[in-house]
Amino acid sequence: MDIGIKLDIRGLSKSFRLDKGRQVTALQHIDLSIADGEFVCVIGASGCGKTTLLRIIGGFEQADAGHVDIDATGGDLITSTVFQEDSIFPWLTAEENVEYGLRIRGVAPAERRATVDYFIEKVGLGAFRRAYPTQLSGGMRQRVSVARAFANRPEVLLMDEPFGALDEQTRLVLQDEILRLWSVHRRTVIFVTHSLDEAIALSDRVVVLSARPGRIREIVPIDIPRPRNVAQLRSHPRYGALYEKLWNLIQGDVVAAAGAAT
Ligand SMILES: Nc1ncnc2c1ncn2[C@@H]1O[C@H](COP(=O)(O)OP(=O)(O)OP(=O)(O)O)[C@@H](O)[C@H]1O
Repeated sequence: MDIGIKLDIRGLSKSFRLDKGRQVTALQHIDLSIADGEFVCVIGASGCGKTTLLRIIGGFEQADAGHVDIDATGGDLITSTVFQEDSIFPWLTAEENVEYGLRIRGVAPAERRATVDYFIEKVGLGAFRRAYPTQLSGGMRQRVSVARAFANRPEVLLMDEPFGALDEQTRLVLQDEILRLWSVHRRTVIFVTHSLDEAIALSDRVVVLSARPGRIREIVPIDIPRPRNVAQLRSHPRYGALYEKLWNLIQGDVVAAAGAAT
């Protein structure tokens, strides 16, 4: 793997067998290199293979062909994943959820405590640290997930529409929070989203997948300087052109996917 590359995907393909001998090709020949500390969003029409790509990188699913190499030199875990909804344990408090991965890896109690305290505060949950997930709002639960993922210090942080189920205001706040956390605790992030706004706000580059079979249609660099303020981003002179470019790349597929679903 080249120096500075954290994740290298070569020739990745994946099909799923359906009933009656039919099969669906979810991903076809994906080549993608992601730099250490880079923030990459993946967009594409519904069903184009975004989640499948993340699941293969995370080791939840096996590819039919190709390989994923992760340069495992800087983190404590290979990958850590934040899902769209409720991936935290309901029987553990907010702080116990954040602590869980550290405990499993045998991190010493004092270091564990310091790390949990730090990340719980960073996501604004100091007053709710002993609350159970049912006592937290959806936004708070996702904050716990995000804190847990960063506390695990993964080589690659995988996020599958982590804010997709939240209202727009909460989403804006969490986008700002994740940018702040990432600027201090630089991890390599792959973030799946349906929101073009979100992709532009967060990414260094946006990977645009085509509809089934999912292939890389284009990789669009987001040339808006950091630090970024999510709420002010829409008035940036580059914003309109980037939004239009991304929309033009997926529009046909989105319309077709919506038609197929009705
Ligand atoms: N376990 C499975 N068995 C059969 N087919 C599957 C399975 N997982 C995914 N697929 C199919 O693979 C294709 C890609 O699915 P995937 O969930 O990766 O898409 P996606 O881009 O994440 O979709 P969405 O944006 O709607 O979440 C779809 O056609 C889906 O039906």
